[in-house]
Amino acid sequence: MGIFRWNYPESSVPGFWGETTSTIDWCEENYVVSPYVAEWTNTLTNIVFILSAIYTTYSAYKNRLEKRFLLIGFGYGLVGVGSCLFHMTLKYRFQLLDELPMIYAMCIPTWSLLCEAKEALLNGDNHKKVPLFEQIVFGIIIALAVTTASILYVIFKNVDIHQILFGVQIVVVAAAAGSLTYRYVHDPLAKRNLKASMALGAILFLSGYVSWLLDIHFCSFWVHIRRSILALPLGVLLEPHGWWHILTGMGIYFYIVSLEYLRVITLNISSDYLFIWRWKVFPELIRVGHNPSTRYSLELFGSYVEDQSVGAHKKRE
Ligand SMILES: CCCCCCCCCCCCCCCC(=O)N[C@@H](CO)[C@H](O)CCCCCCCCCCCCCCC
Repeated sequence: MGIFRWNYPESSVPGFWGETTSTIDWCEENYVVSPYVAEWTNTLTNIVFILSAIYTTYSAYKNRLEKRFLLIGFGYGLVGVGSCLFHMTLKYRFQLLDELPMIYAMCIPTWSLLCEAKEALLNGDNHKKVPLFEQIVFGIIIALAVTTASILYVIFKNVDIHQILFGVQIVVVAAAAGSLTYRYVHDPLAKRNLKASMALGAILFLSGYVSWLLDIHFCSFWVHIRRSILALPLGVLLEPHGWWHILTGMGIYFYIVSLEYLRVITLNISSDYLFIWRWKVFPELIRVGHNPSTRYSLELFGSYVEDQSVGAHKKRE
């Protein structure tokens, strides 16, 4: 064995954090890279959630979007921190810090889209907001449902309760956003961009979910390949749960940008914003007048915009 390739340890390695108390111990072998990190790859790949949470929160603040998008970013970031601590320590308390913020953070887009759907269904294109009282009632109903689910989850320690609820939330948000886009977005370019961003977000998320399932159901196969062929450090790249973090983190980013753009359209303030694709592939909402620091196109894989002063194209439209 050289300094660039070494075998996995023959037997399990005791770690700094002691006994595993989490109800899930993922496929990644524990403490094989560092005595201070139980699952090396599953811990480090949470950087995708943390960085995209920081960036979406910064963008929402810079674009002066509604506070709900700041809350989404904070919730998303908390999930990333919780997941990091969960995989680093495999302690139950940090597993809850990973899983509970997931369903709480998902409440924000769920609530926002329910209010938007009511606004759009009732008021069509005249964009009258749902009365504050009704917004509060929607919020209380969602909060009660999720709080009840959380209590049941902690009492019965059945991780299916959490995973099914999270899955339902993701499907409801994706379906509501898709339906609102189909029925209430009329500008052809805006519709194409929203469809592309949501479709890519769904593909990335579903690919991550397949990776999550592969980690759980084919673990012995991954362990065999890592130990008999890859060894360390290459073996850290074959961690399907780590790829779930990377793919899902990107998919959630694409969806957050889509929800922001959908919101400014339903609020009838989309003329102040521009939906761009940095390097033709990364969607972002920016304010007209802001100068992106990178090359960008106005459509997925579209041609680069030469005149970098944002809004120049708006004036030509
Ligand atoms: C859509 C906009 C959302 C904006 C708000 C973001 C809220 C945070 C969402 C964070 C999701 C990523 C989870 C990160 C932490 C993590 O990976 N935790 C795992 C442990 O490491 C935990 O085990 C994850 C459980 C997740 C269970 C997923 C099963 C449900 C999948 C539903 C499949 C339907 C796909 C529909 C596609 C549109």
